[in-house]
Amino acid sequence: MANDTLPPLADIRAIVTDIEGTTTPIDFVRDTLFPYARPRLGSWLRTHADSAEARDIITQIERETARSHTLEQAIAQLEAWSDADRKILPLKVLQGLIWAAGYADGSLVAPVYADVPPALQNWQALGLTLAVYSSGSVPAQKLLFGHTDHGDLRGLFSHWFDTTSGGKLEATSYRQIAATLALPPSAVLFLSDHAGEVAAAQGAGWHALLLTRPDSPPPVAARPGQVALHRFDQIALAAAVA
Ligand SMILES: CSCCC(=O)C(=O)COP(=O)(O)O
Ligand SMILES: [Mg+2]
Repeated sequence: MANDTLPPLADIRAIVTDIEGTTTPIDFVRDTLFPYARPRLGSWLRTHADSAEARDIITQIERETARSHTLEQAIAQLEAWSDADRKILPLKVLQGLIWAAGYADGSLVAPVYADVPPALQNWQALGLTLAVYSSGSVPAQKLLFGHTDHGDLRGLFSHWFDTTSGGKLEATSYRQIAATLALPPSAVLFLSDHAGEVAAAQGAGWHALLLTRPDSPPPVAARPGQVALHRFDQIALAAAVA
């Protein structure tokens, strides 16, 4: 246990974690995952143009932009969203489909901070429900946690949420996730590197902590009423959960 542990949190029955900047360095997402997908967005969509996945992606683009798109217009839109690092569903779905090949052939391996696996294992042993809530699509989340530098960590999580549950800056998303977990909001703890996401979770009645990883650029400032920490082993729970 770290000697800079936070005051214990009581009655927590589920812990929901963000990925980028929280379990996994921002650098990996920005400098490895996104550049891997970016030059393949067009070729994937052209090659799979007749597939249900491609049609769904174009439908989602049209829903987001409220106008119809040719295949090439859809590709240009996805490339623009990628360049702007937009956390937008059709882009996230396509990135996940592209990363699958990179994880399968070993060119992608996801780093997870060393404090994360032991903390998750400890919380799972205590009987807590563990879940992921990320802007990355659920298939992309499972690929990432299935191919980490600590092995396959998917078995630690029982629930996976992406922006089909709503945006991460909206309190309603957290209310919906708590309902899916069949827990009162006050029994759920959210971990994120984004102060706006922490505020949204708090707005839904969740506990929430701000991860300020020392290697995350730029440094994140906690808002009033937010508690910041550097590592998962600083989190203490008041009582074991049955
Ligand atoms: C899980 S796939 C890689 C991460 C990603 O695409 C992303 O947008 C991460 O956003 P987060 O909500 O985890 O900060
Ligand atoms: Mg994040």
